[in-house]
Formats: sequence, C-alpha cells, structure tokens
Amino acid sequence: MKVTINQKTFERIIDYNQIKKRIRLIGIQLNVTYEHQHPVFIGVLNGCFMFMADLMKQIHMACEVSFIKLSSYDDSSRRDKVDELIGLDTNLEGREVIIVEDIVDTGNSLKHTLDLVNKQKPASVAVCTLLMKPNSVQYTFDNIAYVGFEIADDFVIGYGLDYQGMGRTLPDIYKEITS
Ligand SMILES: O=P(O)(O)OC[C@H]1O[C@H](OP(=O)(O)OP(=O)(O)O)[C@H](O)[C@@H]1O
Ligand code: HPA
Repeated sequence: MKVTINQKTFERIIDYNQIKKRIRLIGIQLNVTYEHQHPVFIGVLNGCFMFMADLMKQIHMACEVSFIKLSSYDDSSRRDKVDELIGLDTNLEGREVIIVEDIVDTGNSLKHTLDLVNKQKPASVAVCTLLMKPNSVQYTFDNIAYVGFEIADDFVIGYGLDYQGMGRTLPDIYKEITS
C-alpha cells in the first residue's frame, strides 16, 4: 500500500497489527521490570503521541506520565539544533524514569532529552523507542532498553511520525520511496 504527501510517495513497511503485538510484548517487559516501583514515563512530543497512548494501555503498575516537546526537524531535513518547546514539569530526583520516543534516528533528540533528565538526578533512566535506525545514530547510548523495530536509514511516516506536518495519523508506518 502507498501514500503520497506533498509529492513524496511512501510505501507501507510495518502494519498496525505488528505494532500492537510488539507493544504488548514491551508492555509485559516493563510490567515485570518495574513491578514494585513507581516510574515516570516521559513522552517526547509530538511524534510519541500514538505510541505513548497504546503503550500506556499495556502498563499495569502504578506510574506517572509526563511529556516534553522538542523539535529538531524542518520538513524531512535534519538540524543539529534541538529546540525545547515544552520543558520538563516533573521533579525526577530519585525517580525511575522511562523516556518514550517514536524514533531514534541521529540520536540528537534523545541526547538532549537525556541531558535534561539526568540534570535532575533520577535513580535510573531507561529509553523505550518504537523505531530505531542503528545505521544513523551518532551516539553510543547505554540505556535504550526497549526497541520496537530496528529499521533502515529511510525517512518514515505514520503512527505519529510526520512529513511536513502530515502523515502522523496513519495507523501503519511507511518509508519514503526513493528512485
Ligand atoms: O534522533 P533524531 O535525529 O533526533 O530524530 C528523532 C526525533 O525527531 C522527531 O522529532 P521532531 O524533532 O521532528 O519533532 P516532532 O516529534 O514534533 O515531529 C522524532 O519524533 C524524534 O523525537
Ligand atoms: O524518519 C523520520 N521520519 C519522521 N520524523 C523523523 N524524525 C527523525 N527521523 C524521522
């Protein structure tokens, strides 16, 4: 199946049933790991909104949920600078923190988020990302504990991810077709 947004065409690579199955498994892992704790999930907006909503429905331990909003991309091109549009409003000192991302691509956003979170001296920090591009990431992260899917270095949309602000509401994930 294909979709076109502003002259770019994308083909489906992961359907929503696969995403749901993967999220159920990640949920089980998180429920076991944090069974006797009270973690704080920090979602990185905008892209995480679909993943966060589906993931949280699988979480059964007592927990809190908060968000930050970052922006690092113009259209589909990368910028090195990460803008913080909404900051952290939760005290994370001594807390178990789980950062929820839709995608780790270059890792710039995650690096920025980790720096923000670590300043508050949490007890532990784990990262949960739906998508990860191992060939694109520019940092060594030792706390990416939960990854939905590793994907190639293609631009992707759907399930929260956008191209020029569009495509976030697609339930499946699509990659750009390049000729
Ligand atoms: O690993 P990176 O190269 O930093 O890319 C990953 C980040 O890029 C996207 O956010 P973006 O800044 O485009 O904002 P958005 O979530 O509002 O789309 C995505 O949601 C991740 O947060
Ligand atoms: O492949 C991508 N698609 C959409 N947004 C993104 N932000 C980082 N990488 C991507």
